[in-house]
Amino acid sequence: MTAEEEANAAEQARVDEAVEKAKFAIRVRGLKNSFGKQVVHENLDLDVRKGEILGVVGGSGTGKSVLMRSIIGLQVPDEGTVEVFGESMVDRNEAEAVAIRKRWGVLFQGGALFSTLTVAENVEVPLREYYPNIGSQLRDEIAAYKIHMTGLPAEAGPKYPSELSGGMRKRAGLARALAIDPDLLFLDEPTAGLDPIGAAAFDEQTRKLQKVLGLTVFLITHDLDTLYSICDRVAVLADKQVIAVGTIDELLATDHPWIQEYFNGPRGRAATEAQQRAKAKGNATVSGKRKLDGDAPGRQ
Ligand SMILES: Nc1ncnc2c1ncn2[C@@H]1O[C@H](COP(=O)(O)OP(=O)(O)OP(=O)(O)O)[C@@H](O)[C@H]1O
Repeated sequence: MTAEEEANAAEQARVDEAVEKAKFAIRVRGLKNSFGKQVVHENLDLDVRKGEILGVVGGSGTGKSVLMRSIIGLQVPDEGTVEVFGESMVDRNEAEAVAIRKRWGVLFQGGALFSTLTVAENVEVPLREYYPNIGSQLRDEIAAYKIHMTGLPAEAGPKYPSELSGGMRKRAGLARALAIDPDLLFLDEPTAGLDPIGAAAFDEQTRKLQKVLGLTVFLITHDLDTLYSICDRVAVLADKQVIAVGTIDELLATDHPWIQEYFNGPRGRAATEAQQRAKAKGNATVSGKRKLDGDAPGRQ
C-alpha cells in the first residue's frame, strides 16, 4: 500500500469511527463500581442508541440505579469510560460538564420533588440553574408549558407535592426533567407505586413525548408492561454486567436462566398476552396491568 493509500485508509477509518459514534447517545465501556468490598459492576459495557427507549432491568440490587448515577456523573466509577453524545464524562472542567448536563433530564425514583416548592417552582429549578438570565415571566411560561406537556392540569402548577396524587407527582417530576428541553431522558422506575391505569397512562405519555421531542430514553423499570408496551430494546443486568441487550423477542431467544424466568414466568406471560391482545385491538400501549396486578384502579 502506498503512503497515500495508507493515509486515505486511516482517514476513512476515522470517518467510520465518527459515524459509528454518532449513532449512540450513551457508550459505557469496562465500567467498574464498588462500595468497599462489594463489587456492583465489573467490566460492564452498554450502548444506548440515539432515539430509542432502552429499558434497563435486573434483579433488586443488581446496580441499575448505580449505573444511571455513573452515567450522569453522580457516581465516580473505579474503572471504565462513559461517553454521552460522544463526550467523555470524566476529566471535564465545570463549564464542559454543565454543557453536557444541559442535554439530559432525570426523573429520580419517587420523583424527588422539593416538598417546600410548588410544582411550577420545582419545574423552574433547572431553568434557574442553567439559564439564570431568563426573566421570571418567561420562566413561568416555560414551566406552565412543561406542566401542560406532561398531561397535568394548569391548576397543578401552584400546588405543593403533598397535595398531589402519586401519578401527578410523577408527572410533575417528568415536567421538571423536561424543563430545559433535554435530548436524553433518564427515568428511574417511573411507574413504581402507580395504579395500573395510571401506570399505563404514564407509559403512553412517555412514548408520545419521546416521539414528538425525538428523545433518547434510559428507563429503569421492574414493570413488564412498560417493557412490552414502550421499550424499543431492553438491557438486562446480572452478574455485575449487562448480560444481554435486544428486543424482547431477541432476549427470549437467549437461554440465560434469569431472562427466561423473568420473561417466561407467570407475570411475563401475562404481559405478553396482554400486549398481544392490545395489538390485536390496534392499541399497542394499552396494557394488561390490571390483570397482572389484580389491582383496582385508584386515582391518577
Ligand atoms: N451510596 C452507596 N453506598 C453503598 N452501597 C451502595 C450505594 N449505592 C448503592 N449501593 C449498593 O449497590 C447495590 C446496587 O444498588 P442499586 O440501587 O443500583 O440497585 P438497583 O438494581 O437499582 O436495585 P432496585 O431494583 O432494588 O432499585 C446495592 O447492593 C446497594 O446497596
